[in-house]
Amino acid sequence: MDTIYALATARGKAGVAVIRISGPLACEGLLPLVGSFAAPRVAALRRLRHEGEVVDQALVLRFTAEASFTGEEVVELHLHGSTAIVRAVLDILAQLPGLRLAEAGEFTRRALENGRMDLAQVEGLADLIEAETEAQRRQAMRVFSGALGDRVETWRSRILRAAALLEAVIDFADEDVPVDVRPEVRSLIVAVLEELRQEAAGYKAAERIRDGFEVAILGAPNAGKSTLLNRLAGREAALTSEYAGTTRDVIEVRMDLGGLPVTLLDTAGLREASDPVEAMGIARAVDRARSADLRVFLLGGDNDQFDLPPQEGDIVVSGKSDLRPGPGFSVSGRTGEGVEQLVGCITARLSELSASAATITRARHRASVLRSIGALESALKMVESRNLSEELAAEALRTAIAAMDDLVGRIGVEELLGEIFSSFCIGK
Ligand SMILES: Nc1nc2c(ncn2[C@@H]2O[C@H](COP(=O)(O)OP(=O)(O)OP(=O)(O)O)[C@@H](O)[C@H]2O)c(=O)[nH]1
Ligand SMILES: [K+]
Ligand SMILES: [Mg+2]
Repeated sequence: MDTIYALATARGKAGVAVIRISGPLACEGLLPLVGSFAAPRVAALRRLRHEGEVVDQALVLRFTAEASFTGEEVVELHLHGSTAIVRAVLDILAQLPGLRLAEAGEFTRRALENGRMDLAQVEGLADLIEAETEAQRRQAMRVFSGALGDRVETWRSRILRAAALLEAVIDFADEDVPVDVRPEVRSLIVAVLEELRQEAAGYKAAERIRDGFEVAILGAPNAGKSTLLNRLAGREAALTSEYAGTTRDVIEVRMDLGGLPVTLLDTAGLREASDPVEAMGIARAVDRARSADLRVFLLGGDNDQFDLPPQEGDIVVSGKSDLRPGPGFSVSGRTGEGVEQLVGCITARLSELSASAATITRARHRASVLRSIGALESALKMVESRNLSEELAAEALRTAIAAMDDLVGRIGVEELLGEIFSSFCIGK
């Protein structure tokens, strides 16, 4: 096993830069540079020397294989964060025998291979590094902490118990089995099925927290949609003018609304357009509005009659409140009046949608859950049928267990690893 090293912190000038070294030669290989190590997990100030010269004065930490991120011997060099020092130390490490630069995600890969975390946790860690908003951080932290692995473990053990009950019947086929196992097998399957169905149902919300919610601003031409978008975004993202039909393409602005990741969509004003290009823009607006998670209808444009009715949960608000107080809730993109309230409405609505979020966060997780549900449903049918074949029912349960195992990467994960780790940066 190679000993690998990489810069763990971001590139560029910083107060401190951390280089991490992991593998069998992490300590021994670094002795010429470091001089000596303190006890494990005790930070020690050391002059890093190379060819008689002091390269930097660094804080040096070592971890034993039993208590490190990778499950291997690990050394961390906390350097002064200058580009020149980092480059010099990386160059020296490259010359040390048995050391090489890590590939993207290689530290985490070793952590996985050494059983320091399961596959779902690795995915949680990837999301944690990518997290931009509070909701994303919380969700990723939950998966990274092993919440999904824990749930899988309880589902797995209940299915396993059901399978074991059926197998006991098979093993004692010639004898009189004193109790009917069906009621217990049935209730175990039903309970797991219910939780898995909840997970499948909450996947969409969890996915939205990961990738962002789409909120479309809609209304007649000149309602002030683009002006409102610019106000929400805090910059001139869209062109505005007094000419009806200014916006044509859908304009997307990604932002953090109350901790939730949101992509705001500004759209073409809805009307019967004679201009073919404007009509194309309107068709796009309608398409995107339909698939958005939430629609904000801005009233008070040239003609508020358009055939895209608000759905339940959508927000309807009057615009240009500085000119005329609208009926009910109103905002002004120009002065900012009511905008804070509108943001409050949007985040309240999205929070409602987020509340049902599942523990699973990826299409891969969902596929495993659906496979497991399918297998459990057929097992349940067999258990409820008059002439139960214990063998076939137990077989279906084993399929359900295999799907659970896939979820946390117990088996058959090789092909997945490349894909997941490629999203990591070098040094993770
Ligand atoms: N007084 C006032 N004028 C506004 C407000 N919002 C927009 N306007 C003006 O109304 C006109 C249309 O604004 P836009 O933001 O371009 O409206 P839009 O709904 O995006 O229009 P289209 O893209 O053509 O559908 C511009 O002249 C804006 O300056 C507002 O809150 N108050
Ligand atoms: K306009
Ligand atoms: Mg516009």
